[in-house]
Amino acid sequence: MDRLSKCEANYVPLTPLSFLKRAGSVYANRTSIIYENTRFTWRQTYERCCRLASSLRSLNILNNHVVSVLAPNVPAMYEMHFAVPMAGAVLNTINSRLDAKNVATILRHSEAKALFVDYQYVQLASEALRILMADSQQGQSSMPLVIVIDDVDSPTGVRLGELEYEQLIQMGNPRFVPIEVQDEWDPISLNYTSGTTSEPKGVVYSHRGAYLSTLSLILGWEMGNEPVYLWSLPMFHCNGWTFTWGIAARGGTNVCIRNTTAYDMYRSIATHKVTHMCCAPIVFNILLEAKLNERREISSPVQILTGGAPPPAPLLEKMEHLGFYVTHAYGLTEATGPALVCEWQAKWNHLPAEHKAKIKSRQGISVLTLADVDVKNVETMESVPQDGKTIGEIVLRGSSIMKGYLKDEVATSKAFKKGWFFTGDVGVIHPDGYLEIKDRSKDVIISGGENISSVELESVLYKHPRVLEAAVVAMPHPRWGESPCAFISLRENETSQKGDVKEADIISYCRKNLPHFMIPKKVKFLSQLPKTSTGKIQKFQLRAMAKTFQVTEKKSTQINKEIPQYHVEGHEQILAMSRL
Ligand SMILES: Nc1ncnc2c1ncn2[C@@H]1O[C@H](COP(=O)(O)OP(=O)(O)OP(=O)(O)O)[C@@H](O)[C@H]1O
Repeated sequence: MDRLSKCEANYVPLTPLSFLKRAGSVYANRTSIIYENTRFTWRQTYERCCRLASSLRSLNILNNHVVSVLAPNVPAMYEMHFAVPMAGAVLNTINSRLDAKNVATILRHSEAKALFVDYQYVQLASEALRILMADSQQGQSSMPLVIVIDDVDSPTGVRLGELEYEQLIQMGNPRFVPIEVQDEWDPISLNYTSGTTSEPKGVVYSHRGAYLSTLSLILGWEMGNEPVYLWSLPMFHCNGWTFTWGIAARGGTNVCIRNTTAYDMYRSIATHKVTHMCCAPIVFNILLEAKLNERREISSPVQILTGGAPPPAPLLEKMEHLGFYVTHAYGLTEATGPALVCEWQAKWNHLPAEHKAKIKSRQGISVLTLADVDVKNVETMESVPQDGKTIGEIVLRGSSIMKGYLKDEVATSKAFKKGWFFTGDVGVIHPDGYLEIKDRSKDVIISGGENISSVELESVLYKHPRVLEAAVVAMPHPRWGESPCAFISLRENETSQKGDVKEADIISYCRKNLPHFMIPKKVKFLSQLPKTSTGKIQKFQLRAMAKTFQVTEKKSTQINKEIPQYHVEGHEQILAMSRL
């Protein structure tokens, strides 16, 4: 048997580019993309990608060059997921909610050779390019070639330089033969992390990792043939959790929308009979809080895959009442999107809705591409017992894990240790083998030697009918070292009045629903909580604010002499949060 060798017939490098080639032929006349009044078929999408790839080559974009793009979920953004690697280059989708300084940092760090800019972001890109230009004059970086993406459905004429996307498509060769992937370990894309805990890091994916992750997510989510997929998750987030490539694999239809407003999402769902969509839990609030004139009836259940932040069980329950069927996944940029899926079991179907939502809010079991997932004591590297209580760090290994961080050997070797990828998240394993995340290791609150999971506490706060958003962080405490401090934004309703929910109301609600040591010592109301560009709550900002709250210990003479009472004075440093 060992004389049987690999040959071109039996060993082909794995790459998601093969999904598009196949779709262009086997699903040739099916609709690939719908965007406003524009529609393409899979044959057209394949041809357009060939054309763009050939134009990129003629613009001297070569193997392993980075091509960046700053665009919302429009057809060009989708096409670039194939066309850029078909030209042998590496796609870098930039988060369009970043500011010019951060965009410039990414362009500099990635040494992008070309930058595609949607017409909406021309101003942002111009500012970023100005910053880069100042650097390049000092010899620190070179300038990328700039190509504007005008609206394909209603062209605006906005330009930034000479080149425009549709021109490159027109000029390109529809019969271009894509640059062959020599080694499946070659890079396909570069995605920067959200920067929730530290500076964003450039995560590099291989063709192999992207291919396998795509397949395992299709299977993990049980996505059948011909899905109608609504782009409510930004494609810039881990390449849309691989569904950019996945929809081609399933011969589905991509419904592209520029903005994730309630109106646009409900309108698309109703008009195009959307079957699937992905989103961070923050989008649940947009759908749930939609005004009556923005809503449309959900006539058949829409599958939603959610992740990126812990979805509070009460929100899961409300979404299911609206007609969405939610699957919960956990992942990281470094794991090519979802690494765990809370795979549903039929035996849970008969449980009461609240119980089902609680089960579903656990992060679940590994996707197929992972060789192993564990929760370990990082000192001893022993696995924690499957008791749902013992906390350890979540570690992963397998083919969907990134190649590493671009130009950052220190961070790469810190993340890969002892044969595992360390996620920086802490969690438990339940007796049924399902994992539950308790916190990011940096967010755990250690109060008098007890570990308090901010996620658990937030989940209780979200059950309060007036709580719209909640985040709990550590606040310095003279006796306990740290104690929980809750930041809340309130939901308004017809009868609500300014200031009608008070700190004491929330604390007494927590007293009824939480053990004593978990009760927040301070509750601060904000009009909105600060978020990262991917919609995650920026706890480091809240922690900085909580540090300024002074807790003083006062012995009570009236209530109970043994129990010290605490008095918290908040420094009103809300100005530091001017982004709110
Ligand atoms: N289902 C989930 N439940 C709870 N937390 C989640 C879930 N999915 C993802 N997360 C959190 O999001 C993190 C991954 O986010 P992402 O890769 O976007 O960058 P980031 O970690 O937020 O940014 P940075 O690494 O730059 O600080 C995970 O490590 C985890 O903390």
